[in-house]
Amino acid sequence: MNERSVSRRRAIALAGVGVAGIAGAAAVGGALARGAARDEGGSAVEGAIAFTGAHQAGIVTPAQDRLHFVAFDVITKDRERLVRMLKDWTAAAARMTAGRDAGEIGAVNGMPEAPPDDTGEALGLPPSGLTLTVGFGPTLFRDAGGRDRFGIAAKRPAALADLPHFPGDVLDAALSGGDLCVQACANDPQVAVHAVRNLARIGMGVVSVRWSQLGFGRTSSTSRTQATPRNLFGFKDGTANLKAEEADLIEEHVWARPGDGPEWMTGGSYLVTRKIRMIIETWDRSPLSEQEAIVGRHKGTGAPLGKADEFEEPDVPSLPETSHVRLVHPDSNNGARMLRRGYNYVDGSDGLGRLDAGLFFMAYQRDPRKQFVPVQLNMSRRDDMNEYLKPVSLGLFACPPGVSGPDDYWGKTLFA
Ligand SMILES: C=CC1=C(C)c2cc3[nH]c(cc4nc(cc5[nH]c(cc1n2)c(C)c5CCC(=O)O)C(CCC(=O)O)=C4C)c(C)c3C=C
Ligand SMILES: [Fe+2]
Repeated sequence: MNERSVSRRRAIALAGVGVAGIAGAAAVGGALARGAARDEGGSAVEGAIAFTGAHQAGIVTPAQDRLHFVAFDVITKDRERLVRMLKDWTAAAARMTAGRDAGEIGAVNGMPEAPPDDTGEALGLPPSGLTLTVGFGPTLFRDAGGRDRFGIAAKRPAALADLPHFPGDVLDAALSGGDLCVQACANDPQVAVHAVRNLARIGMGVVSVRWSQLGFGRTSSTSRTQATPRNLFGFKDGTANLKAEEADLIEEHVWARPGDGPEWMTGGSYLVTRKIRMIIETWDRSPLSEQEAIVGRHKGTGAPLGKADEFEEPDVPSLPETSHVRLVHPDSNNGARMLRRGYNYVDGSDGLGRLDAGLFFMAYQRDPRKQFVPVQLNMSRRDDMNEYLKPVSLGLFACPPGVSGPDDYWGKTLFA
């Protein structure tokens, strides 16, 4: 394939010597292996994560520092337009994750009379580890009236069943659900925002933004190479998470397998999103010993209560009965595990002088009915942490397998 990728930095340099249009490189990085996006000469693009692979990037990829998550409603009734947009999104995503402009011409190389096919705010910025991960919500398959919107209702996975009501939830419907989602993660927030903005621009007339969320300071490590970050309660978060290096556990708990459901989801994963406001000011007035009893771990080291090392196994029966770690631990949930990939968020203050802040929880799994749902029910019913939490949004998306090469596109296994 013609892989004439030109980085945003190099595109500017080339434009300066009159090579306009060379950024119109091939769309998708062909036979590239995950972790090696390549430029026109075949060299790895520094800071780029390969877009193609058996699974989508942005799931077991070591969690980047920043998030821009967006959920869309599909506003067209025309299946062909939707598929065309998914193809255009795929090409743009392949380019942007390699550090190129969203469109073939670019932000500054086109005709002055025409709107550019890239918005320009990432010009000069490196790829910054950008990953773009797409997912399909239950309402893409059937609308609220039960209508098969795009001829795919029969392909809806049983695992994409509507989530039950969780005790204590007072969700904002306008901030929940969605027909499609895109998770943009990068180590530079401008790169993540640029990617989402350009996908929304490309989708104009086909999709409209339903809700979106910015996040910072990942709240989970997804690789042993990463230090465990802290959430806004000040605790290490992600210690016992599934890690990319645990290949057998990832296979068992994250990727949909043949026979799990419809064939188009094999190699994909189900994403649950949950925006949880944290009542920071009340938490900050509670004693350290109480905070540690609520979490079930020591605040300084992150070690389970009664242990010294962060990565020691907790003695689950000895933890307080209503502590978070005891209730969400696999031993209390029939072995259920998931890959957590959440982010802290601060949406300013709430007009009453309190921080509007919390955790944008995201978890990837093979089947939410056996993983997220029982764990969340256990947490909702009994967890002492709930006193300091207010869940405001919930989403469920089927994230298809990865894009294999230039003839493939996001959702081809579903729509072809
Ligand atoms: C339904 C799933 C979960 C939600 C929602 C959730 C919210 C949530 N969690 C914290 C803080 C911590 N969680 C920790 C561990 C942990 N949490 C979940 C699940 C949910 N958390 C699991 C499965 C685990 C791992 C349990 C284990 O195997 O030991 C920890 C401890 C450190 C760690 O292992 O990550 C903290 C701290 C907050 C603040 C929160 C909502 C805002
Ligand atoms: Fe947790």
